[in-house]
Amino acid sequence: MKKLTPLADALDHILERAQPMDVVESVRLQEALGRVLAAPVTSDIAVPGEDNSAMDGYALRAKDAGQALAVSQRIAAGAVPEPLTPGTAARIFTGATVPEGADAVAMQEDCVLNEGVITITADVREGQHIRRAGQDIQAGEQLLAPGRRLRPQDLGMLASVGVATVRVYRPLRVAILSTGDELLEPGQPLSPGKLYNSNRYTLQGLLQGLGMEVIDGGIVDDDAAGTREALSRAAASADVVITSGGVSVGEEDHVKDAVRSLGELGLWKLAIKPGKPLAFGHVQGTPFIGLPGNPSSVFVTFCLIARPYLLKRQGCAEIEPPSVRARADFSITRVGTRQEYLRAILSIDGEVMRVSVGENQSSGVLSAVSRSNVLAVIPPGMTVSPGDTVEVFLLDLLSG
Ligand SMILES: Nc1nc2c(c(=O)[nH]1)N[C@H]1C(S)=C(S)[C@@H](COP(=O)(O)OP(=O)(O)OC[C@H]3O[C@@H](n4cnc5c(N)ncnc54)[C@H](O)[C@@H]3O)O[C@H]1N2
Ligand code: MOO
Repeated sequence: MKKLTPLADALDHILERAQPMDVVESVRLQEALGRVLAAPVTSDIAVPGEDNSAMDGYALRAKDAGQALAVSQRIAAGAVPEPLTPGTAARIFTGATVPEGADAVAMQEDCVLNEGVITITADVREGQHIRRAGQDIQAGEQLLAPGRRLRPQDLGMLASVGVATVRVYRPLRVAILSTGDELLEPGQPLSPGKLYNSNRYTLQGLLQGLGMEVIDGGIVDDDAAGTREALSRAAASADVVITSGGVSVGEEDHVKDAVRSLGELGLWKLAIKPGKPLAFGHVQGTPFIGLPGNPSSVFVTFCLIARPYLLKRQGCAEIEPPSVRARADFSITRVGTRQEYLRAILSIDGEVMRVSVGENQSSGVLSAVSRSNVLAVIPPGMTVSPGDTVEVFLLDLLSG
């Protein structure tokens, strides 16, 4: 038997060929969620712009706190205060600018107001309850680097410094094709020997979760000319073509021949389970990834191989799947020769992260993928006993 290729070797080969995208556009913050920054963002301003109050209360000089203080002005958020008259306090609200001359804020629960004069019932420290100018962001500070996939909290931060548009890469266009004569679309009546096309929906969701544009080529006709035509059409409109099915050793499929005739095809047998067969090449110059047909294999090979490749093409700085270590609630006694990616469930038990696995880990069992929230990584040659620590890839982070 031909030696299996370690995942890392295949990934090196594929990632070396992943040229980051160079088409950049400006979008408004409202449309920027999930997009990848193409240029650094630097703040022109400090946030907060001025010292402001963290509490509703009274602004004063801390050393005056022991005496009765007349309330000399009222400062609401958004107002520009007068300098504090020495020996007085200013009524102030959360977020309002601290007047010049004040160096502390006493919260109103610690103050007694009587006919326009306050007495303070608690100790007052210099600087207390004041949010300093620039404590969040300094003027001139670089906030985000290129390659950052923008999250909701990033958008909020950019808005806080007054940025209205950002330079981002155009979303990668990824064509997906499902191969197999046995496939029907949901909504069609089922007939003997047929099954519903699930890979199309898994792949579409994974790609949309990465903020990429999906060009859905549907089910490919199972004949040589139809397959060539579908691949050629997909390659003309997309940055990457991904197929599912037809990369194993059977003759019933036309994808491999069609890719060979239109471009170049490399085939691997990877030392991973599921997801042993994998194809990578190009169709008329457009990169091509052929994932195996089994639904769990599609999911796993997308997360492990297609995802980092696509993220690199998209210009992302972080392409590795996020992982943590957790305590196994299962055992593996049979030593495998391929690195296994078990569809598993991570839970938190007090301070311990535990990972359990469903019994049926067959690569055709998609319900186990749906139930899972992590992939537990079991290296070749490893046995696992309950209580052992294993690495898990966090799926919900992977696909979002
Ligand atoms: N003699 C050998 N046979 C197989 C080997 C091998 O090394 N030698 N490898 C096995 C492994 S591992 C895998 S994985 C599969 C991969 O096969 P293909 O990529 O050629 O995929 P298909 O044969 O087209 O389909 C496999 C399986 O998946 C179902 N399928 C395909 N597409 C879809 C879809 N869009 N939605 C739902 N299900 C789909 C298909 O009906 C098959 O059951 O090969 C093994 N065989
Ligand atoms: O690689 Mo296959 O995906 O083990 O079933």
